Amino acid sequence: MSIPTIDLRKAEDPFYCTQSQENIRHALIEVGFLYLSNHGIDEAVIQDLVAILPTLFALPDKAKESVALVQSPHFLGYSKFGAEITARVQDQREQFEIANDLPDKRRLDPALPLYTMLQGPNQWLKTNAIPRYRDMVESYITAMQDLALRFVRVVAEALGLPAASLFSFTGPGDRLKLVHYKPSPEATFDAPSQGVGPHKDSSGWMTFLLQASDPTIKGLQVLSKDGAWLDVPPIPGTLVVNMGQAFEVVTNGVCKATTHRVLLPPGEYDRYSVPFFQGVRPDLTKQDLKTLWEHFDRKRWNTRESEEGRRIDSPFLRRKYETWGEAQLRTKVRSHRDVGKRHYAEVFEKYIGDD
Ligand SMILES: O=C(O)CCC(=O)C(=O)O
Ligand SMILES: [Fe+2]
Repeated sequence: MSIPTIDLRKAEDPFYCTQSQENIRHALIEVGFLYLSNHGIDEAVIQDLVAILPTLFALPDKAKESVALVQSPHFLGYSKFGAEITARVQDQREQFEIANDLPDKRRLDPALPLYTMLQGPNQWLKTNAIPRYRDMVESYITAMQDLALRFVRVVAEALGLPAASLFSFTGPGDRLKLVHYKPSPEATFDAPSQGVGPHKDSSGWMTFLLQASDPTIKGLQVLSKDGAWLDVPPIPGTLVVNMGQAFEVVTNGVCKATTHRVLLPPGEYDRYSVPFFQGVRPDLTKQDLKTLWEHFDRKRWNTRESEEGRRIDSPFLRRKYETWGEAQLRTKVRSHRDVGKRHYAEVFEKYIGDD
């Protein structure tokens, strides 16, 4: 099976939309990943960001650590190489996590639910090494926000829903990551390094990923419905799109959240990527997320998932959390325990113990 390409301009054009809708449905239900071409993002906005990544990650550790993630109750900032563990193995990557700058509402009103604290301001690097760093990142986020809404509109139609029907699930907490991978010297072709282990995106509604290195640098893979890992090599001019866990819940499992990973074959190279995670409204309850279930049940689309994909943790579906925000907070605390310990002491033990 190959990864389909969806031409967004065509998908929005009534003349082509029937064929596009079929292709989108196939991509979402049968594959999990798609390439988005003709997305209309200003090439300069993308190229500006791509061009600064090597300089950004080459900054001295002290500069990067000045915006360390552990300082932020909003899980926004820098995580150093090897700080993350996915599927019990250390990931070979470092990253900056950035959001659309929002006020920290819970600081002003402690009666708000604890998960409200996931939102708040960014930590911005104070460096002259990259002039206009903040501007470039913010322009990219704005472009992605617009694109994500356009895409969700064509997705709704492809799934037989009114064009605006998926908007009510999207929320204020959009996030961007700037990621740098490097294989460990021990990597071999038989045992490549784990860039990031097998996972489903937990924070987003849809993820829009820019593979920001030379097209010869591969690594991204998707788990097929038959349980085989397929390469998703970079294709210049496209973004890769996949679905997050909330989307799987809303479609009652018709569109499974995409299981994916990054493997790093041996070599002297750097891989950069920029995923944008479209936010999900944190106050959504189980009831809210079930409002379209009847529609999806009626369609009787054939849906299946490999055994390995089914084993990926889906806390909202399988556990007792009442709101999306709380399930999200649990996931964040579990994957960044130092942040959890420092800023969420009151729930730390509860979330860590909840396997
Ligand atoms: O770097 C990539 O290509 C994928 C990154 C990813 O899956 C993630 O950070 O969630
Ligand atoms: Fe991911």
